[in-house]
Amino acid sequence: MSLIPTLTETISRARADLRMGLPVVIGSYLVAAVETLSAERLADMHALGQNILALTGRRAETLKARVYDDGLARVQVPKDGDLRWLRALADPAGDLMTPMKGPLLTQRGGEVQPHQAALALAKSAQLLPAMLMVPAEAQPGLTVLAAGPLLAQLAGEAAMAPVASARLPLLAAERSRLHIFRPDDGSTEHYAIEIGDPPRDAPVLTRLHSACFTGDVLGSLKCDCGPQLQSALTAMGQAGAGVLLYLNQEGRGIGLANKMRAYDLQNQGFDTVEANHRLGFEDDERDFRIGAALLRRLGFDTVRLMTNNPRKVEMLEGQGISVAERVALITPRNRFNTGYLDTKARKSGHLL
Ligand SMILES: Nc1nc2c(ncn2[C@@H]2O[C@H](COP(=O)(O)OP(=O)(O)OP(=O)(O)O)[C@@H](O)[C@H]2O)c(=O)[nH]1
Ligand SMILES: [Zn+2]
Repeated sequence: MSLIPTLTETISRARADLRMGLPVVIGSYLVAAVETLSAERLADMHALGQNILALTGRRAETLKARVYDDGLARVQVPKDGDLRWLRALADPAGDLMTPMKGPLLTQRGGEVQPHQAALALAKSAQLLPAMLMVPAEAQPGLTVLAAGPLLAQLAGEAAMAPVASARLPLLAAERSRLHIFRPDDGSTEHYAIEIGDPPRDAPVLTRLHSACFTGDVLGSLKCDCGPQLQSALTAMGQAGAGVLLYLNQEGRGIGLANKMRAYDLQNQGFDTVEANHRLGFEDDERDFRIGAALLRRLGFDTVRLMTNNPRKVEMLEGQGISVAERVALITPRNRFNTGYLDTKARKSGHLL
C-alpha cells in the first residue's frame, strides 16, 4: 500500500518529533531528547519505570562516566533526576562551573542497539546527543521505529534529486547557474553553483564548501569560510569555469545551534576539536558522500579540488571521483582565526 509511510519518511517524522520535544518509540523503549524534553513529559517517563540516559562515548569521557559499550554510555537516572540534572549531563555549557555531576552509574551488558539508534537519530536531527530512554509499550500517536533498520538507514546515503535551476549572474562570474538538489530523506537541500559551461570530459575546478552562516553571511573573523567562499568563486570566474557545491552541513554537520554551543566552549578555552567532543560529537560529523553524489549528478567525474583538507580528497577518490589536482585555498590570518587554523592543521591534518 503506497499510502503507508516508508522507513525513510518515518525517520524524517521522528526527527521533527524529537526537535519539538515529543518522544518517539525505538524498539521497546520510549525515547526523548533531553534538549527539548518538558518537565511534564519527564514526569510521565519517570512514572513508566527506570530511565536510562544514553550519551555518546565522547560526552561520557568528559563526564568521567564509564563507557562499557563501544561509543556509548547508559547512565542510570535516579528517581529524583530532574530536568536540571539531565540538562547538566547533556549540555557541557556549565561543566566548568559545576564539574562534579556524579557519581554516575552506568549499565553494562544487555542490548545497546536501541541506544545507538537513539544517539544516531539525535545527531541526524542536530540535537545534543543525550537521549532519555525508558522501556515502554508504544503509545498511540507516537512515531515507532525498529532499532536495526533505523541504524542501517541513518548510515546509508540519501538519494539526491535535482529540483530547480536558473541562471544567476554573480559578482565573481556573470555566467553562472544555481542548481538546487533535494535529498529524499527529508533533510536539508544542497546547492551547486555552476560557473561558465565547464566541459564534462576535462577536470573541473571544484570547491566543496560546507555552510557557515557566521563566516559566509556575517563575515565572522573566527574562521576562514567567508574568504574561502569568495576566493573560490573569484578563481572560477577568472578561469571561466568551475563548480562550487554549497553543502548545508553547518558546523561540520552539527548544526548552527550546536556550533554556537561549541563557540561558547571555545570562549572557555577549549579548541574547536575539544569543543565538539565535550558536546558529545565527533570533530567532523559531515557526510562527505554528498559532494561526490552531486558531482556525479552534474556529470563530472574528474576534478581539480580547491581544498586544504586531505580528507575531502580521499573521500572523493573513495567515491569514484578522481582528483586530478589539489588546489590550495589559503586565506589571510587574523588574531581571531589563527588558533582555529593552527588546530585544524595540528589535529585535523589540514595543509595550511
Ligand atoms: N563544529 C564547528 N564547526 C565549525 C567551527 N568553525 C567552522 N566550522 C564549520 O566548519 C566547516 C568548514 O567547512 P569547509 O571550509 O568546507 O572545510 P574544511 O574541512 O575546513 O576544509 P577546506 O576545504 O580546506 O576549507 C563549516 O561547516 C563551518 O560552519 C567550529 O569551531 N566548530
Ligand atoms: Zn566558518
